[in-house]
Amino acid sequence: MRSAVIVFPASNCDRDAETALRDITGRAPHMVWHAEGTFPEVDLIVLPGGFSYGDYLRAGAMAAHSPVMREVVARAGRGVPVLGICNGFQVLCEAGLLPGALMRNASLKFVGRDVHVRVETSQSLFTSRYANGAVARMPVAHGDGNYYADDATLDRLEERGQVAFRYCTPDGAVVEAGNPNGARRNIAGIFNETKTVLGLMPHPERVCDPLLGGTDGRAMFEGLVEALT
Ligand SMILES: NC(=O)CC[C@H](N)C(=O)O
Repeated sequence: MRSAVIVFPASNCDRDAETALRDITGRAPHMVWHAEGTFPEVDLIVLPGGFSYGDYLRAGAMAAHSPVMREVVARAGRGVPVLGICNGFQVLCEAGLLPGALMRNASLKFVGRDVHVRVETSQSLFTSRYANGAVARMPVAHGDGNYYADDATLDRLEERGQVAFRYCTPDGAVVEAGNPNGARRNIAGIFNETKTVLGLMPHPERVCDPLLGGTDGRAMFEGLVEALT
C-alpha cells in the first residue's frame, strides 16, 4: 500500500503517522510539503495532527486553503481514501470534505489523555478490522475537538452510518462521562457519504506499538493495508 502524509507548517504528528505507516504497510510514506501542487499517486492520504499554521483564524482553516489541498480534494473526489487525524479532521471539515466543525473544548482547556471510543461500524475501509461495538483506547491531545453539526446534519450522519467512533466509558457506555470535549452525541469521528474519507480526533497512529503504551490503533492501518494492497 502506497501512502502520503501531508505536512503543514506546525504539523507535529506527521512523524508519528510516518512511523505507523512504515511499520504496518512495510513502505515509507511520501512526506508531502503543503506548498506542493501535486504528489505521487498513492492509495491513502493522511492529514496528520498538529497545529497547522499555528491554528490561526480557526484550527485547520488556513491549511484547508494551502496549495496541496486542491490536489487532496480532487483525489478525494476520485475516491482516493483520506484519513484526517485530530488537526487533520479539523482540516477536512474546513475544506468541506466532511460536514460540521470542531469547536473549542467545552471545558475551554486543552485535553491530553487517553480516551475510549466505541467503533460504530466495521463497514468501512478504516474499521473493517474492528468488531462492531468494539471499544478502543486511544490518546487525545486537542483544544478544539468539540464536534458540532446541526440536528439535521447529525440525523443524516446517523441514518447513513457515517458516525465512525463515539466517545465512551471503558466498558463501552456512550455517556457524558466518557466525552472529553463536549462533542455532540459523543461523536469522535465521522465518514463522508462514500466512507472513503474519515476524520477523527483521537490518535490511532500513536497506539500502534506496545512500546507506546497501546496497540488499539493498529487495526485501522491493518484494515487499510488489507483493503488497499
Ligand atoms: N494534536 C492535534 O492535532 C492538535 C489539534 C488542534 N490544533 C487543537 O489543539 O485542537
